Amino acid sequence: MRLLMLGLDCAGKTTILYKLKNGEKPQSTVPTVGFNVEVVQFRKVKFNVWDVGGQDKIRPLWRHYYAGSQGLVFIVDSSDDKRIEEAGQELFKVIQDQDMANINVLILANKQDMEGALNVADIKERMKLDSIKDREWCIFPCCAVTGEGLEDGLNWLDSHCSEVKTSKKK
Ligand SMILES: Nc1nc2c(ncn2[C@@H]2O[C@H](COP(=O)(O)OP(=O)(O)OP(=O)(O)O)[C@@H](O)[C@H]2O)c(=O)[nH]1
Ligand SMILES: [Mg+2]
Repeated sequence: MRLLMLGLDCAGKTTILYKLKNGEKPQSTVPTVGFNVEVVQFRKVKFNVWDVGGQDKIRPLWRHYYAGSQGLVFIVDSSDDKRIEEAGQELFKVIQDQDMANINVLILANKQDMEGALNVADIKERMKLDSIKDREWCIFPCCAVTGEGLEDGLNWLDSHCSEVKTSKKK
C-alpha cells in the first residue's frame, strides 16, 4: 500500500519514517530536500512510505507525489503553536487536489513529549479538521522519539486505506 507522508518542515516526518522502519529514532536528521521512500512492514501489510521534504520552497513539489497514493499521512509539530494554522492550510491545499480526491487522511499530532504541545482537540479546532467531510480522516497524538502512538496510526491506515484502493475509480 502506497502512503504519502507530508507536513511542514521540521514536523518530524523523516524521524517517524525511520522509527517505523528500524524501530529507532535516527541519530539526527537533516531537512529533506527531495524524498525518502522505505518499505515498512506492519503485521501482514507492507506500507510503501514516501516522505517528502516540507520546506516552503519545495512544497510545490508535493503534487508530483500525489498520483498513485492510497493514503495520506499528514504530520503536525504539536509544539509549533505559531504554524498550526499554516499546517492546516497546507493540508487543505493537498486534499483539494484532484489527484487526492477520496484519499483518506491520517493526521499525526507529533512531538507530544514537548512542553506546551497542543493536544488533539486544540489541533483539530485550529486546523479546522471538522470541515473535512468528503473522506475519512482521523487524528492521533504521537511522539516520534518514543514511537508512542505510531502503531495506532498504522492500524487506522490498515483498516481505512485498502478499501479506497479497491473502490477508487480511475
Ligand atoms: N522532541 C521531539 N522531537 C522530535 C520529534 N519528532 C521529530 N523531532 C525532531 O524534530 C526535528 C525535525 O525532524 P525531521 O524528522 O527531520 O522533520 P521533517 O518533517 O522530516 O522535516 P523536513 O524534512 O524539513 O520536511 C529533528 O530534530 C527531530 O529530532 C518528537 O516526537 N519529539
Ligand atoms: Mg524530512
